[in-house]
Amino acid sequence: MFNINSYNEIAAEGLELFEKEQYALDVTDDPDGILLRSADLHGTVLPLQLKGIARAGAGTNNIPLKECSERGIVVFNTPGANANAVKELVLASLLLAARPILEGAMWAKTLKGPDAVQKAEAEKKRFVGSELAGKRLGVIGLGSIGAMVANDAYRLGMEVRGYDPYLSVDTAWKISRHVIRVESIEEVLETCDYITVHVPLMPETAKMIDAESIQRIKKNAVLLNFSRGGLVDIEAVVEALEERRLAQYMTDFVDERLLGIEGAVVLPHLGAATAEAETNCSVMAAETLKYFLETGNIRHSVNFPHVEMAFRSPIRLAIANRNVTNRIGQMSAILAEQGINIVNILNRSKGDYAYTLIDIDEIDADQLGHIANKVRQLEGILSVRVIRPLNRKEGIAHGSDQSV
Ligand SMILES: NC(=O)c1ccc[n+]([C@@H]2O[C@H](COP(=O)([O-])OP(=O)(O)OC[C@H]3O[C@@H](n4cnc5c(N)ncnc54)[C@H](O)[C@@H]3O)[C@@H](O)[C@H]2O)c1
Ligand SMILES: O=C(O)[C@H](O)COP(=O)(O)O
Repeated sequence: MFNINSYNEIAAEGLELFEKEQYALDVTDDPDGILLRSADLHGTVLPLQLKGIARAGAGTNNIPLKECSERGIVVFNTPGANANAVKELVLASLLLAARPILEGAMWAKTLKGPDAVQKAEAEKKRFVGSELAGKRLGVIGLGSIGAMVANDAYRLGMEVRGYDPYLSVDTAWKISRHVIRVESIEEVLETCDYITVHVPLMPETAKMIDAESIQRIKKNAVLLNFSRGGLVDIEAVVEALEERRLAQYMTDFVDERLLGIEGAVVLPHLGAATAEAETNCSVMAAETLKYFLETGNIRHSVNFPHVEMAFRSPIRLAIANRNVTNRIGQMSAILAEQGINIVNILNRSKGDYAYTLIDIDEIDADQLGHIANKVRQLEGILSVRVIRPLNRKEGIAHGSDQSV
C-alpha cells in the first residue's frame, strides 16, 4: 500500500488512477508520494517516507530540488502536458498587445442611446492597432511551449527568431525550419518587436532579463513573460514602462509593483488554466508517480536520470546515489559476498546524481534486509528501496515497497 498526498486543485482524472486497493489518498502526514501544482514546498519539512514528488505541470521552482536529490527523493514534472494551453494564451496576448481590443470593448460597453452606432463609427479611430504579420518575434527558450509559440507565430505571418543554447534534439525536430536560430540573447533583445520568454526559473536564469537586457530592448517593443516572474527584473521593467521605452509588459505573474502601471498587463497565472491542460497534467503526473512507486522506473524526472528496465524478477533494489566512482562495484561486491546472482542491472547518471536498478532472484527476508542495510551504509548512497511486483489481474509486473 502506498500513501499519496495531493496539494492544489488536481484534476480528478489523475487522482482516480490511484486504485483504492493499492493507494490511500491524503490520510497521513508521512506519504510515499506527493502530487502537486504550484504549492511551495521550500521551507517545509519533507516527510520521512517520501520517495517521489510529481509536479502536475512544467515548473519545479516550487520544489527544493537540491534537498530532494540529497534525500534520494525523485522529482517529476509533466513535460509538454500544458504547453498548448500556454501557447494559446501567449498568442492571445500577442494579439491583445498589437490591438487595443480590450480597451475598445470596455469603451463600447459605455455606449448608450440611439446614436450608439454613429458614436462607435466616429470614435473607432481611437482604437487603431497594428498587425502581427510582418513584425519580428523573439522567442527565448524553445522547449515545449517556446517551440509551439514560434511555429504558430510564423503561421500568423511573423518573422520568428529563436534563442536556446540548450535546445534538446527532440524539441529541435518540432521547430519549423522557418524559425531563425540566433546565437545570442542580445540579438533577440535588440532586433525584435515582440519578445517572449519560455525558460525555467532556476538559480542560473533568475533575473536573466535584467536592467541591462531591458536597456537593450528595441524602443517600443513588447515583452511577454508567461514563464515565471523571477526571470525578469521587475523594477527595471517598471522604469522602462514609465519612460515609454518598453511599450508593454504582458505577464502571467502578479507582482504588486506592476499593478496600476500603464503598459503592464498582469494575469493571475492562467497559463495552464484550461480543462484540457489540467487533465493532461494530472493524468501524466499520476501515471509517472505510480510507475515509479510500483517499479522503481524513472520517467520525466528533473533531478534523476531516465531509468527504465523491465521488471520480471521477484525482487528489485532501487538505489539513488551521488554520482561517484565505484558505487556499482561496491554494490555488486555486497551481493557477491552473499552468493546472490544479479539477474539484471541498470545504472544511469545525471549531473551529480545516479540511480541503479538491480533485479535478483528470491532470497529470504533476513538476507535481503542484511543486503539492503549494507548498501545503505556505502558512502554516497541516498536512498535504497526494495520493491516486489504486485500481482495485478492484468499480469503487468508492478511493484510494492517492502521495508527491510
Ligand atoms: N504560465 C503558466 O501557467 C505556465 C505553464 C507552463 C509552464 N510555465 C513556465 O514555462 C517554463 C517553460 O515551460 P516548457 O514546458 O516550455 O519547458 P521546457 O523544459 O520544455 O522548455 C524550456 C526550454 O528553455 C531552455 N532554456 C533553459 N535555459 C535557457 C537559457 N538560459 N536561455 C535560453 N533557453 C534556455 C531549455 O533548453 C528548454 O528548451 C516552465 O519552466 C514554467 O516555469 C508557465
Ligand atoms: O509550471 C507550470 O506548469 C505552470 O506554471 C502551471 O502552474 P499551475 O499548475 O499552478 O497552474
